[in-house]
Amino acid sequence: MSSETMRTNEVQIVDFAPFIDDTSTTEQKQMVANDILRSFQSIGFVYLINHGLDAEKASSMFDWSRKLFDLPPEVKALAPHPVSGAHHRGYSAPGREKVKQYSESGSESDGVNATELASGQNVLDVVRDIKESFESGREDDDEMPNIWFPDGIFPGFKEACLDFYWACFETEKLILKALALGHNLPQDYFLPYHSQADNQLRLLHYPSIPASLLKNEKASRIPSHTDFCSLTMLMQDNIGGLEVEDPNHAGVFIPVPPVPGSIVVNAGDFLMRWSNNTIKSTVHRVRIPPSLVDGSSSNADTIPSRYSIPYFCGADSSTIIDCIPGTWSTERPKLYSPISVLTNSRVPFAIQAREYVMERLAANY
Ligand SMILES: O=C(O)CCC(=O)C(=O)O
Ligand SMILES: [Fe+2]
Repeated sequence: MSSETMRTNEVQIVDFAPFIDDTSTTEQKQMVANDILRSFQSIGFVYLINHGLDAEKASSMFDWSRKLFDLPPEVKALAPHPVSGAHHRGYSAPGREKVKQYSESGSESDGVNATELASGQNVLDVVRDIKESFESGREDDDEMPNIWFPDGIFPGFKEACLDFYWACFETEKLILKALALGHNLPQDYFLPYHSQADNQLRLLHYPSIPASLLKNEKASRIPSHTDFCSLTMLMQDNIGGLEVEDPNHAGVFIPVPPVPGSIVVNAGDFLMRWSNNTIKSTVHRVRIPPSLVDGSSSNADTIPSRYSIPYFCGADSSTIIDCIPGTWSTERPKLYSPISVLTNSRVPFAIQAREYVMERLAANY
């Protein structure tokens, strides 16, 4: 562990400044890159501070998110997420989306209404993850067009999302450079694989709900899952509740509490496969914030609402990836054959890809 790093529980905090500061030396960058890669290899998650993503832009995006989710349900419904789970754009009402892990299956519900949510009534019959979301991408994505509000409704929101989207892309590229250096590859190695910015900006709101729903573990804010993509950059408010599974102890979860000014970066299934399983795509979830489980606030009967903003970074759909140089050898043969982003074989992604391909096929008829 270098002098710039420290630990909160198990997820390391890495000072990313050398990648932002033009005057930093290659050695300084290399140390940071090594720390990030080591974290990805050990737990799949890392906090970055001094990451260069403009704090005001991030704070303004949280403001937009709060304003968005405060809109009346009938207004939010004017930018509806398509019924297809493969088209990740637009607004999903609380309970509209179910997160599934591995082969877990289930049909999508029509969501829960505000009265049910406030009372806790009927919610458990309907859904396990109680959150609402708004997803957007780049404007010129023909495969997955954005779904915005009609003109005149919630003005400025679209521009704010797109501005933040491209700001995040700049940070993504720096993280990809660090990932390359960590592998002792030229720092631009991963950039051509991520040239399209096939990414997803997701605004998440976990509404305030009765504590009993979360405490008895019948409901979750977001159940255990891995991310599908290369990398996820996550910004969270100060409520807490994000947890990652200890890769060495199945079923043991480690809190990833808010660290002011940080972003949490985690590796997804695609990067795990690309790295010949040397990098972990770790199971994570959002539960009741630890401070509300024990301690003075344990009697709280309502869990405060929580906002987070994950930015999912995907590889270009046109690229074929083979195991990263250095992650395989005669002693550690390749576990996977070359693959494209659309046919990644880890189960959750395969489900996605199949839906995606089916949808495209259907669109052709
Ligand atoms: O809200 C969070 O902190 C985590 C969200 C998450 O894991 C996801 O959207 O995939
Ligand atoms: Fe996630």
